[in-house]
Amino acid sequence: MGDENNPKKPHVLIFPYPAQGHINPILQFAKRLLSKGVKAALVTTVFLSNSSFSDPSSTSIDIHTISDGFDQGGYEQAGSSDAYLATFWSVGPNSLAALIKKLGETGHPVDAFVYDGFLPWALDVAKQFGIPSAVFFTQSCAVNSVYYHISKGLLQLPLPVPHVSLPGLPPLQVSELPSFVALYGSYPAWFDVVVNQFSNIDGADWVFFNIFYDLEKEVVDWMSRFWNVMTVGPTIPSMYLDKRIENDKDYGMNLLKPNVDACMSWLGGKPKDSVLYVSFGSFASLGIEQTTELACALKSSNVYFLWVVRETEMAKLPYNFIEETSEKGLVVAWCPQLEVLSNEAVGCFLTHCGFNSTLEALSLGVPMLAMPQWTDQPTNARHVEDVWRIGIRAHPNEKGVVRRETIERCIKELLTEVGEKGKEIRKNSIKWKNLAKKGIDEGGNSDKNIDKFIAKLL
Ligand SMILES: O=c1ccn([C@@H]2O[C@H](COP(=O)(O)OP(=O)(O)O[C@H]3O[C@H](CO)[C@@H](O)[C@H](O)[C@H]3O)[C@@H](O)[C@H]2O)c(=O)[nH]1
Repeated sequence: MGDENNPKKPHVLIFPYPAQGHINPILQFAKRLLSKGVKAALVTTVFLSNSSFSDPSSTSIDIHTISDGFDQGGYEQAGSSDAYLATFWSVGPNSLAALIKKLGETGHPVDAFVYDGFLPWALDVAKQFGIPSAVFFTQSCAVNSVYYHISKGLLQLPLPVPHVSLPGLPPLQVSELPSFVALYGSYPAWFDVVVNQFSNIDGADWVFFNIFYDLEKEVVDWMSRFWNVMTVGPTIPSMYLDKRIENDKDYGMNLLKPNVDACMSWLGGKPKDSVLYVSFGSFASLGIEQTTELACALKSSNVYFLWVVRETEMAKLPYNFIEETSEKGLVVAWCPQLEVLSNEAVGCFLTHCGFNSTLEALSLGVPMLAMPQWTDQPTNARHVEDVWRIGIRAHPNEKGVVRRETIERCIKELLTEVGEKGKEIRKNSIKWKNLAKKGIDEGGNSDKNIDKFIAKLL
């Protein structure tokens, strides 16, 4: 779909929730649209736009800003999730409306609006302007089905039974449900965010999921009975999948700066499938006891490991850990995760199962050792182990801590003494990698859905 057939490019305004795990997939979706001849523009907060785009010009995506009420310091300035969400929810709608109005008045009217499911008020704003809108979910269909059932009162909380069976999903034990549900009352502000995603969804013209159809087809089919559901993922830079968008290797925005040279030169020359990559994403925070158990497991397993420990978490490492393990391990504050996962030295990913990390590992064929922490991660981990069969879960004890022996056993199974189960997991990982590529490649289900969306705008 090129310019010559399409003199007036449709202008799509895209609005992710301002956090790494949301901006990455939605920005990547914007790049897909751009590659197909759409004028894609991103809305982010004043604070993030000043601090975080590695090179906005490299993406050719216009960046617009609105206020979340914390222009100087963003989330940190707010001090708590409750304070951040309350202020953003009260300041955001007017700020977004002012932006859409300004774009219209300056000759850049918005033809379609794509908003993050976390921000349902954005749909109400777009509707005031009569703009066709799509909601974009950055978490799995399964997890969102759970939240949908709660929003409709079809799942009572606290749960009266030890497991739930929902259409298109495997039976889920309480501990395999999203933490906001399993530990009802644990984070009320976030619980409201995830459940309220469905408050006005019937008004959305399209419902986008960052998956490919084969990944969750039963639940996609079930949800398609209510809404115009379109799978549009995995939204991972094209160079790691279909390679149809030139130089598309980076998400283009980092809240934290990756230590690229240190990671890549350390990985260089390590034997194939010899390195355990360890990361818990941008948000999760391990307790000191859990950090110690993990550190001891890494040390006694005697494997090569690359561990991302964010600056704010560093003090939890055991005394002298970095020095004592320097022959086998590298600890960095942030890494170029896609480059790391696609390096052939990496044989396993010890992950919190954030949905982006899960999709990235799946799309790059890297088996996962799942250590979910909270939110959607327990449900993702269940799928990794039992539905897609591309990893194993390291289960916590009754105190909620995964002991070093458990982690060591999983590392053996997946990396150092790969047995029958480990081999099966490797085989499945390659199968899913191929299916992910097929989904977004030319003519794949996600690719066709993106084309259908664009065709509606022309
Ligand atoms: O050193 C690192 C570590 C991570 N990443 C990237 O950061 C993103 C992390 O996303 P994700 O794995 O989803 O984790 P979170 O940042 O924790 O994401 C939040 O948002 C996700 C989407 O809603 C949820 O699935 C998670 O549970 C929630 O914690 C991924 O794209 C990674 O490639 C890096 O680039 N470098």
